[in-house]
Amino acid sequence: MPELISEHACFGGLQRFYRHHSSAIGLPMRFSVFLPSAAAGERLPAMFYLAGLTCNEETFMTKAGAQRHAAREGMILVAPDTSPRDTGVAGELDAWDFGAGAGFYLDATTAPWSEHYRMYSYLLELRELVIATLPVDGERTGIFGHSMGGHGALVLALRNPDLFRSVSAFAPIAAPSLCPWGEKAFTGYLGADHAAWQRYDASELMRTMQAPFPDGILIDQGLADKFLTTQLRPDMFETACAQAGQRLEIRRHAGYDHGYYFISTFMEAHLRFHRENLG
Ligand SMILES: N[C@@H](CCC(=O)N[C@@H](CS)C(=O)NCC(=O)O)C(=O)O
Repeated sequence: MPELISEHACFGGLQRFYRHHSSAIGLPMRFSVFLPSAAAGERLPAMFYLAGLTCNEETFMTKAGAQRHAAREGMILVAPDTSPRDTGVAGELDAWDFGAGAGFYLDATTAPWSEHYRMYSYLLELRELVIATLPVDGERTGIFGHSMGGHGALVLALRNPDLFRSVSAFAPIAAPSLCPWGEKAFTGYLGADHAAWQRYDASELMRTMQAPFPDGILIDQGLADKFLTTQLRPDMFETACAQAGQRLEIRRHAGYDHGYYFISTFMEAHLRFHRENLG
């Protein structure tokens, strides 16, 4: 059972923070959950939200303004940390875009990162954990995220469309093999073999698939986002979706930057999209 660290009344429901031992990571991990009041009587759809570089399990719950909408839609929200913490790996805290706070939602294969940096497997473990211990309907789980977390959400969903049945992203790193953040992370965690990178690249994955999400995929992107052309490249994912026959809606918004003022503006639309898809 996860250990409840704190609980707060929020929009008629409960905002909780948990700690548990993860077998995938081999260390304690923290995650947050919003339970709407409707969770008192029935199993509800749940959305996993993956945050971006430098964030933790608290960022989404304090900055995205999602609880008000999740309370109305009757949806549970779950947000993990963005990496293992205090692993003892030398250099873990040296960079903001690699190591702690930058787990990239993959299973590292190169030493010394491979022992604990296993966020891909961790997400599958966390999904099982919340279905077993909270009123989550395991048939109705989806995933979304921002930037590095948008990359994670797209990859987790594309590789597990039977588990994550609805997917969206805010300003995702959409072609990580081809951008500086992704190249640094993939080289460090996966080594130089680009074949291993493809399994964690949403644009590469999509090219090999046949429209795994019939309800479509939703992406919101700010046009004043300073990372758009250097790091994010939603156009690459757009091309891959067109090749795969995958319906994709990218909404491009003039004036919006990369931060949580942008995310909170479009949060309601994403939760409505997922509620419709998950039923
Ligand atoms: N530290 C970086 C920016 C890192 C960044 O923008 N992180 C995004 C995710 S990729 C974020 O959500 N930061 C936390 C926040 O905005 O509250 C910089 O100086 O350019």
